[in-house]
Amino acid sequence: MPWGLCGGSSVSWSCRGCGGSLVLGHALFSLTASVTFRIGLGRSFRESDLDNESFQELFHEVEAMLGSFNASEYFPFLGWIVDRFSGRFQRLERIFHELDNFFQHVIHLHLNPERTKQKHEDIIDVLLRVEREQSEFGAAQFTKDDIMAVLMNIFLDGVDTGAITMIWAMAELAKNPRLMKKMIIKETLRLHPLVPLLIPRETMSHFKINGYDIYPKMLLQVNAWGIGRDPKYWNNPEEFILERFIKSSTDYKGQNFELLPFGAGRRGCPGMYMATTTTIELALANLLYFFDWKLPDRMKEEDINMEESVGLYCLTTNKKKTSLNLVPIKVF
Ligand code: HEM
Repeated sequence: MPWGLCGGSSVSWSCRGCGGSLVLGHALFSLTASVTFRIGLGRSFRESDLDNESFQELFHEVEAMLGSFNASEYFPFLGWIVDRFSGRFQRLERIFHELDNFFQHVIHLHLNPERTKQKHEDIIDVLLRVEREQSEFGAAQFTKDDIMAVLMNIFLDGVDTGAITMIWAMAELAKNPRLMKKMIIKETLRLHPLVPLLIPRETMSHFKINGYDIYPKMLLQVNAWGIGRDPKYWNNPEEFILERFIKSSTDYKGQNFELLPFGAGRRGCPGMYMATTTTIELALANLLYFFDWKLPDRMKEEDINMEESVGLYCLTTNKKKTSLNLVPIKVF
């Protein structure tokens, strides 16, 4: 079985004509994993000789941990007691030990002298070269630990972000079939931002918002999900209306604060262009160009469950709670 998103996030589809069925969520996940591996490792996941099942399991465990309540972050003085007794610390240590092993293995593969004969460098080759050249000049500020941290970001953030957004886009399209031929990414990200609460920020100075005093060193969380549905900024905010963007310059690049699916500022998402151009646009364009998508017999548009499976904490990914069954009709 190929890659799978946990349970409900998948889109399953059965093919009219061939009679077989496939889980599209799995296929999309497999695609984004392969794009990320190709960018990171220079080859697709299947070619990477890594154990698919255990990587997938580890990946979802990390995701669940990042989305779960972290008492130390919210109650810095006493929270660690809760985290220690709940077993969170121990689980984190084990998971990050396994991740370290994984990244060390990947780096080890790149240190093979045979690789230097290859003309094409991938990201790890470049990072290793930066590390080597720094050492040669005696600066030695960039270490293998830094390389592992960069890889952690690429793999953890690069794999299922695109797949989840595509699943939401397909679900919205199945509900609004007249929109099948139009561009839908902005409106999908407005209604279903993957990270509903952005990365927490610490305030540097005192200021006031809506009559509230905000003091220095306070933890602030920006609710991108709430802003995207705020009737002060959006007409009929709960409705999927992609025409709202046709004559508007509003974009998701961090300049328009009413649309922040990728955050903004220094901590804004560095993977935004990779996600939108190399993954989501490419895959959605192919899915919509080669197939018309219909609902299975007897199912109506209003029967599609648009519930989100999301927690309250930052870094929780906003997945579709239940799977979506679609029937592709081949156009060509
Ligand atoms: C649809 C796809 C994606 C969405 C919606 C998304 C969204 C976000 C958001 C909202 C943040 C927090 C920004 C903030 O608080 O201002 C973030 C951070 C981040 N994203 Fe993405 N992301 C996506 C894909 C990716 C990809 C493909 C990568 C890398 C390959 C990536 C790497 C990161 C990293 C490393 C951070 C942390 C940045 C920091 O802490 O400074 N993301 N992303």
